[in-house]
Amino acid sequence: MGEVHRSVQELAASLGALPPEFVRPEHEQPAATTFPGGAAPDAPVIDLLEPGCGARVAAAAREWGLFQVVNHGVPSPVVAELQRVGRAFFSLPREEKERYAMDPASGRIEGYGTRLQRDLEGKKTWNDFFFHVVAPPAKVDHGAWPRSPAGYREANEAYCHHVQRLARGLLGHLSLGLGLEEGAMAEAFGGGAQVFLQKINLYPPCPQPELTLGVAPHTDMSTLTVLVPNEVQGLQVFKDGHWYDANYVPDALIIHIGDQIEASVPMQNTIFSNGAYKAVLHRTTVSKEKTRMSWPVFVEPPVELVVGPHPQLVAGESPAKYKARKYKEYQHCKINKLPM
Ligand SMILES: O=C(O)CCC(=O)C(=O)O
Ligand SMILES: [Fe+2]
Repeated sequence: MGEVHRSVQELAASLGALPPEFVRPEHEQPAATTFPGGAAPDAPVIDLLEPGCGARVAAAAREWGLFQVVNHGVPSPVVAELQRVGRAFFSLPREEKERYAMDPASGRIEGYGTRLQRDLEGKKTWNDFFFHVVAPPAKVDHGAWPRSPAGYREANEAYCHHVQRLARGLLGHLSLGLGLEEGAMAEAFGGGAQVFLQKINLYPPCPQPELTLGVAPHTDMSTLTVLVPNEVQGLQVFKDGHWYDANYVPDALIIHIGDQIEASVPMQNTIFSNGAYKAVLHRTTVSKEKTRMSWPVFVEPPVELVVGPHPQLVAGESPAKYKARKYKEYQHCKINKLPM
């Protein structure tokens, strides 16, 4: 199986104080760097049944790169079942979970693990996770999915079906917001070949949450990310030089603009927009008493697809800022923190 990492879940069960490798550098510690509540602005919450919601989606993607959606059409019982089977998986005994251990060194990114990106300065984050591809069928390896609890597969397939529809709708709003045809972005990112990568994050209770992070500051390498949180507050968004809490909104889904959307829209796009969609820098905090969980689905281009500025958006005063490249090359650089 290669190098064995103790899961954070195991550590949490046995600890009094935070081990030093989890203490983040001071400029990252949430106690010192979170914008104090009260006057903090909230990321937009958008009702997808409201007329004009498409323009709000586009504006939120420019100003925040993150927003929450309600009336998104994913039935509550479908979300609840996704959460139930995820919680049940992480309640299994350690030996059972480790049968699914991922091995990033071998390029196997599906499975159970405790670290994906290379740690900077050997620092760790307070998080265990599971990854598996959930669509399209040709890219799914059911052998990598949890076989327990019963109902795991059905729950994830049902949820994914709705996320595919939701992602299509959001990409439609974002395309129209740039003066493109509604289907332009979905098409540019691979159409029906787009990959839906399900992740489950587990953030166990932590003895000193003020010193550590659940996930370190990052942007998602996806096109966009659709995330179900549990009720434990923890996601934070970086905007205008400050870290703000993204408040828990019951029944909302949290949408992140990822690197691929940013790369497809030239930054100085004066022809179609007043600004560009921005991949959102975000991180998570953890709780002393409660287990936080989240279920992001990363919507990604197929690995062989070349992603670069959308040809209709590159002209005159809007030169391409990003070089076009295959998504798998982008992934490799990002995971290994190599220069882009
Ligand atoms: O748990 C969250 O709310 C965010 C997780 C996250 O950013 C990620 O897994 O990429
Ligand atoms: Fe993320």
